[in-house]
Amino acid sequence: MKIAIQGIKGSNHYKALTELFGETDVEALECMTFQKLVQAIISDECEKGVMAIENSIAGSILPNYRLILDHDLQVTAEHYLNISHNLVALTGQKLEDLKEVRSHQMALHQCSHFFGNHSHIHLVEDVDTALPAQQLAEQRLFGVGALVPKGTAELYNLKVIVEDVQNYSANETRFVVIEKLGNSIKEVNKATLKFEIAHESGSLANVLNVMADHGLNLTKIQSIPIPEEVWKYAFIVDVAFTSLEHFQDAFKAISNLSINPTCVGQYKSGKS
Ligand SMILES: O=C(O)C(=O)C[C@]1(C(=O)O)C=C[C@@H](O)C=C1
Repeated sequence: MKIAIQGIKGSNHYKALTELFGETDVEALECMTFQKLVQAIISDECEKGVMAIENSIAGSILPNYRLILDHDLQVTAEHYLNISHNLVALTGQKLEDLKEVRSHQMALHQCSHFFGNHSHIHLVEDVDTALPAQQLAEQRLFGVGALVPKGTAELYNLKVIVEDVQNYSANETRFVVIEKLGNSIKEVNKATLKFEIAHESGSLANVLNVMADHGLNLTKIQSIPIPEEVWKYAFIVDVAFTSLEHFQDAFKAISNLSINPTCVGQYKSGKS
């Protein structure tokens, strides 16, 4: 089975893919942008894609929410991955030798404290964490570093200069599996909903009260601009539940209180 990811082998997306689906039965379709990842699903090149959606340090990747919503994709699974950013370079290079570090934008955000303390290093955004590592190894780029997950230094024959340079050692990224169709698994205990509400006092509180009344546990609420309507927002909520029936009843009740209610996916929680 071919599954679309953003980035190449050795990236965090690749790790998330193998933790979700194993290493033997799947082949990664390596996409250089999140748009291309989504396009691979839309065009049926792949049935599924694995996409980062939020990080515990850097927050939500709002453009990825936009891509999911704009293409009516469904979230069918989620996976939380421990993220460790390790500063690597060619063997023999020291921290003082580095003039530039190339990495994924989200990875650089997660290491802002370290680079704040080493401000002589010029930060350059790249496709993912692994591609710059591969390139600096192949092109023998002295003075250039990359931030890679554990194990990727060995893959590209690079040396780890500083381990775990993320702002907080506990660092997780939540990945979602996205597809055209929703899944039909029985172990559903979490869902992602999107809705809009009238610009009236209490309208969001009313929706949240319905969730509480039906025993849903709100694990995330995210507002996202409605691009066609200036300064209006849609809300995306993740809810965990123990009874699918309670969730379905709650969704009906929420639908009566909101505008354009959509279930973006029902899946099994990635947290046990
Ligand atoms: O560059 C990678 O390794 C990725 O998989 C991308 C990505 C992201 O999109 O957030 C994934 C996890 C980390 O949070 C940093 C970067």
